[in-house]
Amino acid sequence: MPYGKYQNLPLSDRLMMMLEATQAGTWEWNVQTGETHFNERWAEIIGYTLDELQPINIQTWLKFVHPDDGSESDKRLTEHFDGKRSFYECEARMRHKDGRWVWVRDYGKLVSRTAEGKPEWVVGTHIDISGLKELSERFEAFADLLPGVVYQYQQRPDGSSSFPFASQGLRHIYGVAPDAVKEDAALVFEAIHPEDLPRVARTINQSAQQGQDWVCEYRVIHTGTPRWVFGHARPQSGIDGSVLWYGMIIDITERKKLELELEKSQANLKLAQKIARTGHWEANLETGALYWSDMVFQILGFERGEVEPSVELFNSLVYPEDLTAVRKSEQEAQQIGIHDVQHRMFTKSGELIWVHELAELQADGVTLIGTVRDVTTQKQLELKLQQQAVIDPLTQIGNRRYFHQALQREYNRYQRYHTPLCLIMFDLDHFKRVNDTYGHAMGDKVLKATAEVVGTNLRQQDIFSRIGGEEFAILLPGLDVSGGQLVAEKLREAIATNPIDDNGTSVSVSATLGLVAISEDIDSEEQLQQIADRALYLGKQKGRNCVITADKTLY
Ligand SMILES: Nc1nc2c(ncn2[C@@H]2O[C@H](COP(=O)(O)OP(=O)(O)OP(=O)(O)O)[C@@H](O)[C@H]2O)c(=O)[nH]1
Repeated sequence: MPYGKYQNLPLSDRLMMMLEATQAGTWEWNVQTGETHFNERWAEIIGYTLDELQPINIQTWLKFVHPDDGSESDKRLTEHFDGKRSFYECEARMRHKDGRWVWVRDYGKLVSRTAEGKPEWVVGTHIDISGLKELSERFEAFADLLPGVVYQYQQRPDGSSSFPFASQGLRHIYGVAPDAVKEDAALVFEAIHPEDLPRVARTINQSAQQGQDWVCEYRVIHTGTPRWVFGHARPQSGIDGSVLWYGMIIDITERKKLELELEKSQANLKLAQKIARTGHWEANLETGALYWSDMVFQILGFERGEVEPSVELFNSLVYPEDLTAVRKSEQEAQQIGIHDVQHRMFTKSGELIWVHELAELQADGVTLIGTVRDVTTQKQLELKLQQQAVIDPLTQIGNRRYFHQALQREYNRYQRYHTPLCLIMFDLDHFKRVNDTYGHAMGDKVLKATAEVVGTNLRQQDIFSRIGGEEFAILLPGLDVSGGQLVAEKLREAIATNPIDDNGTSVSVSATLGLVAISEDIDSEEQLQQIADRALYLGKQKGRNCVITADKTLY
């Protein structure tokens, strides 16, 4: 039809054409008389011609509509007649000629009333929405299979909100039926953990204001035990000021549990490291790059950021005497894969601490990854125990073990460098008598006093030990026989001329000393000690309180 001709048609014809174009069925109904008119399309939607449906009256509609939808339609019409709705709207199933149900969207409006004000003519349209319905049913079926809920959430300008659509998963997530929140979302918000509710509300508002996705993790409590859920929704602003989100919520309780467990074990690990004062570090032996964990900084007394970890910084903090041991361990690591060394380090404040480094060489052959532990307390204890193991508790000088270690060391030194060395063995004379006469306690005091007197007469490098009851040994490094004799005589005299006073009792003691100077004729440290012992024995035989210098007859 030429455009010009259409334009000349009367409006009623043009409206009819438009209606036809919308594929809408039309209906007109006189509520009072029951008189009803349908157009051809109305009949066609359910597979008939108008002729086939004759005689047409309101019963024709009631015959084809699904009983459930018929009563809903009645209800809505009445609400419209009562002025509660500005127009009538309903979705209804109608029985098709071939037996299936066809969905129609039914719109209508009251257009006249009787003189008494009763509803008279109502007119409206039917639109076939079976295709749409099928699509949305299919979507809902899929949505119900999803492990969570997919939904539309709407916030209206007056602050009220609802879930126009929610899949069946809503029951699982919130314990709420989708229909129960179609008009009012309250039940969903009541199921959210009270501690998390303010955060959920805040993030929803932010999403609405900024137009950005809402992403939130929170707890839901409808099952008694809280469950963690993750929500993600995209907002769309409506022209009326409302916001509509399309989103989904899934249950993440299991993942959250694992996350919390991981967090807890990481915190425990940190705590354990803190208690054990164990830091973690990584070093690249090739580039010198170094990483320190917070605890390493803490052990060394620095704040993170105060210094930049580097091999140079590390070297400057290692106690100089221990640098060789550290280097050696690093070299060993490159051969055997393990770096294991205990050494001293200076802290920021200059305090000297002991650390234990333990690390493993990585497959690249240059990266060491390991731990460093502050072992100062253990080390101090260890040193104390070691000291206790070589110190005589009564006199606080070295014991027999200490003497033997020193003897071996000094003998080795002589062998290497031929430095002079003298050994004095001495024994208090008639000490049994002191015990017998004044008691064992007094005997102890005499032993202590003797050690003191001798100690004050020795040089710093001399090594003095108590090797038996009242038997002592002195190593005199650097002294030849004449030097040794001078010391021995001085000691003999000091002991003999220093009586021990105790509560008015004065006890005089003397000692017999055997002296030997090392020479090439002596083959071992044991032999050196034997010769000194023999000289001492000889002194005892000769009447005590004397110094005997061993000659070759005693070798
Ligand atoms: N008070 C005390 N006495 C000790 C200690 N160790 C050993 N004695 C005593 O030292 C005495 C050593 O006696 P003897 O080996 O007979 O020698 P002595 O009496 O010193 O005689 P000579 O060595 O021959 O001059 C014994 O009475 C031991 O009980 C000790 O730690 N304290």
